[in-house]
This record gives sequence, C-alpha cells and structure tokens, in this order.
Amino acid sequence: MLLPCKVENVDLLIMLTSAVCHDLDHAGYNNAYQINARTELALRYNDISPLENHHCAVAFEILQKKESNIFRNLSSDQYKRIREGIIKCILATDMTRHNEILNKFKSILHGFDFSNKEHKDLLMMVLIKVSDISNEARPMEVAEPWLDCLLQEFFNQSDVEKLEGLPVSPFMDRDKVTKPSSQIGFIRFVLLPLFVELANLFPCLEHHIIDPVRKALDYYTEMEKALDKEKQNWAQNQEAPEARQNLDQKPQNQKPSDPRRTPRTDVSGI
Ligand SMILES: Nc1nc2c(ncn2[C@@H]2O[C@@H]3COP(=O)(O)O[C@H]3[C@H]2O)c(=O)[nH]1
Ligand SMILES: [Zn+2]
Repeated sequence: MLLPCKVENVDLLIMLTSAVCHDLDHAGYNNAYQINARTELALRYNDISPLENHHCAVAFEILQKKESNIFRNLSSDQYKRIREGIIKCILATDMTRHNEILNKFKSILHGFDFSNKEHKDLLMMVLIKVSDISNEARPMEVAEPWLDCLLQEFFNQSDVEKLEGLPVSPFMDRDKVTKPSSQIGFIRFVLLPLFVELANLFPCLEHHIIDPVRKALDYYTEMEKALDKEKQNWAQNQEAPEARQNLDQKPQNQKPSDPRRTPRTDVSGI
C-alpha cells in the first residue's frame, strides 16, 4: 500500500513542509533545559513545547515573507487547512508527547480509515515523528556522523546544566552514557516500538526502516561488548604489577581514550 495513493496532495505538501521546517532555529538545548533555565522561549510559550512552538512560528514567519511564501497562490481556505496541518505535525515532534501519540495511533490502527480526518491527522503526526527520529534507518556511514553530532549536543547540554546547577538529563550525561548505550536504549524503547506500529499499516516499511534499524542495534550491541572488554582489560592492567610503572607516568584515574566516544564539546560551537 503506497502512501501517495491514500492521502491527498495537500497532505503530502503539509508533511513535506513540516519535515523541512520542524527544527527551524533549534538552539541545541531541549525543552527540559528551556523550562528549567526559564529561557525566553519557555516564558513565551508557558513551558508548553517551547521549542516546537518556536520552530513552527519561525516557519510561518518565513512563509509570510513575499519572497518565500510558497502558498501565496492558495485560497484562504486551502491556506487555513495547510497551516492547521503544519502546526499539528510540527507540535507532534515534541518527544514528551511520544507515548501519547503512539498510544492513540495504536488504538485506531485496527479499524484505520484513510477517509477519517482524525485517523489521517494521527498518521501524519506519526509519519513526521518517524522521519524526525529515523537517522538510524540510514546507512551506517551516513547515520553515525550525525549521531556523533547529536551526542555532542547532548553532552554540551548536560555540561551546561552541571555548570548552571540545573537538573541534568541522564541520557545526555557524558559520565553516564556512551554511544552504544545511548543507541541500544533509543532503538529498543523508542524507535522499534514506533516503527513496528507504522509497519502494521504499511508492511513494506519492514524492509525499508525496520531491517536497517535492527542491523544498527546489532552494530551498537557489538560496540558495547567491545567497550566493556576494553574497560575490563584496563581494570586488569591497572592491577598488574608491570602496569604500575606505566601508571606512574600517567595521571591517576585517566581512562584510555576510546575512539568511539564523542569528543568533548566546545560550548561556543553549538
Ligand atoms: N539517543 C538518540 N536520540 C535521538 C536519535 N534521533 C533523535 N533523537 C532524539 O529525538 C529528538 C527528536 O526531537 P529533536 O530533533 O529536537 O531532538 C531529537 C533527539 O533528542 C538517536 O538516534 N539517538
Ligand atoms: Zn528533529
């Protein structure tokens, strides 16, 4: 079953525009930070999805400009429908709404009806969410450099949270997560449960997004094993007498550098 046969062109336009605009002017600090640090965005949007509200508002500011108003030839009814759709899609990318949206989608899946507006709206929200978090469905040589950037962003945020005395998001803490541990959890508990539900409606997705994500899970599981082994070796070497000599020349507690770990982030680089 192909999506373009099941939804109207206007829905495709809504989803494509939302996909392009959904992270506009993202500052690299998530909603938890915005709210805890009481930033301008959190104040403006009363702690309700401050980032997604901002991405969406910036999108419509751009679309309002004469030179970039791709909707200028539409009737006001068509524009109204598109605006409503884009707002719904972009606001759905707030990950704190993940379970709410996934559970609603699951509850309508069996009797899914493409002519039911509520069902189609939910499907569009799920499709945008899937696209938003689908980096791991891409070939590893494409996905991994982007993951490294994401982890730099996470580590930078947790560094700043520590400096500012704010609650630290554990999944962003460089002292608690590694690249494989982060991805194993994300793929198991976030990606696969979402992708599997969408594939119930579009079985061909099994091959396009579920298989590659399962492969990525295997890849990070192997990476985690290698990392554990390296840690064990390091601990054993520390206890071995011949290693003591080397240690005397090294600062204490310094762990071996791990090429898979993301380098420390320069705050100014975000
Ligand atoms: N750990 C992890 N988080 C991800 C991955 N892809 C997306 N995310 C998170 O999901 C979020 C979706 O919204 P954002 O794009 O603002 O920020 C994204 C990241 O915080 C991934 O591959 N691994
Ligand atoms: Zn995003």
